[in-house]
Amino acid sequence: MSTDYLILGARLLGEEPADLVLRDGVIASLGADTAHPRDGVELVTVDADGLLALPGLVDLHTHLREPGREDTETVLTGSRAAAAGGFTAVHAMANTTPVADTAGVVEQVHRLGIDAGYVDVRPVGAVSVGLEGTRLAELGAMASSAAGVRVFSDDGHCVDDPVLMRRALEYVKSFDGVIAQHAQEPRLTVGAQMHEGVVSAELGLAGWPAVAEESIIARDVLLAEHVGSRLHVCHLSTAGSVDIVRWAKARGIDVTAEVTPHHLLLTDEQARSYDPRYKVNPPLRTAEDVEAVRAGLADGTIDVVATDHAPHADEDKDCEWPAGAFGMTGLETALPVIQATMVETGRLTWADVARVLSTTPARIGRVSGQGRPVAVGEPANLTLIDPAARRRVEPAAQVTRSRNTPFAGTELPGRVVATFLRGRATVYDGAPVAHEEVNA
Ligand SMILES: NC(=O)N[C@@H](CC(=O)O)C(=O)O
Repeated sequence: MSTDYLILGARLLGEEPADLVLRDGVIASLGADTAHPRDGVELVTVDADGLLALPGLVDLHTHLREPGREDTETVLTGSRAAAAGGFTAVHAMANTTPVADTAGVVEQVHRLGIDAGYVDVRPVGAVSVGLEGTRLAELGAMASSAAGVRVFSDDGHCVDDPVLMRRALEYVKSFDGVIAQHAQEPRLTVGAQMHEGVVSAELGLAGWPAVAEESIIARDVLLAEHVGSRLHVCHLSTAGSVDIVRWAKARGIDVTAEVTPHHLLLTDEQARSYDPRYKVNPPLRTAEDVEAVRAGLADGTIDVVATDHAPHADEDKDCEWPAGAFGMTGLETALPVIQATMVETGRLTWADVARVLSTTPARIGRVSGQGRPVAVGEPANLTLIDPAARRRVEPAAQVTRSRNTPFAGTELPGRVVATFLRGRATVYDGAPVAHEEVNA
């Protein structure tokens, strides 16, 4: 039996509270209650008093680990964690085993996403075969496959060869694709463990200098200008990177950039704990960098927030810092961290949050039916959040299969109460809906 939802009194962006009816996958009405039961259709009423309705969030940068590391996350567990965080679409990064560098692998991930049913899973295709940075992967075949790939990235590795980067930028133009670069000059970061600065010197850990990121971004915006293509900068993390992207945009270069929630909140001071939960690529930077990325997100230089959700096994985090894996989970804490760092500081409105976490990432990834306003006739992809709630992050209570959140024990604002994908609840009463119901 199918279900219609009548959502009573939700706050909409910049408008008075209203009632919403979700029916046949779309927002059927908005305003006063106009729902009437239909034969053979269950009508569920949701009391949304005090809740805010946001368009379903879209993540440009998620590691789902399937195929290859299903012990840390699968397409099913990761997309369920995404729904719990308010997402209705995620881009699954290509650094799986095997690498997503063929039409076969991206089609497999796409199919697993449909079978999971919690969010639209958009596979990212690798730029180079095996992420090795030497030969272009079959970008055209991935673009024209059933997965319809539009975002290509060697994330985890930098496309450091300028000739390969140029070719990739040129090639994806024919199908409106984008190259999402992990900006890390490899020779400047050999053995790097954390941000290069005062703290790394004091701790005796090899440093990852800001210039290793900035020099690649500077080169790439010039390459993108030269070939007239679209470039996206993954997880930008330094003040200098913000300046370069600002300069490139002023020059008219077609570049977009993302920042992660952790780079908006945490600094390299966290490494003093020697706890590898704070070990991430790019590394946590200085307080000045945090201020610069917040300012860059507020003034539109940085276009989107992306989670870089990077689940890892306990044994790769419960160890000495140098042996620890790079990466942190983020799907379930992204919205709370943005509320804390950007909304409660007065730097972004909720309408801005909808832009940086839904509308713009959907546009960059060319994800149809996502990132649309909460309006009549639009696909019913939305999330209801309680901004007044406050919760302490408990790794064991999270939906993701991995425990490597850097926010364990931290109190953060906001709570996702319900998420809807094309009018079907994927999260209800604050908990994911059972898999059998979601993909029934
Ligand atoms: N962001 C991370 O620290 N880790 C990523 C890949 C990467 O970008 O190194 C991962 O896949 O674990």
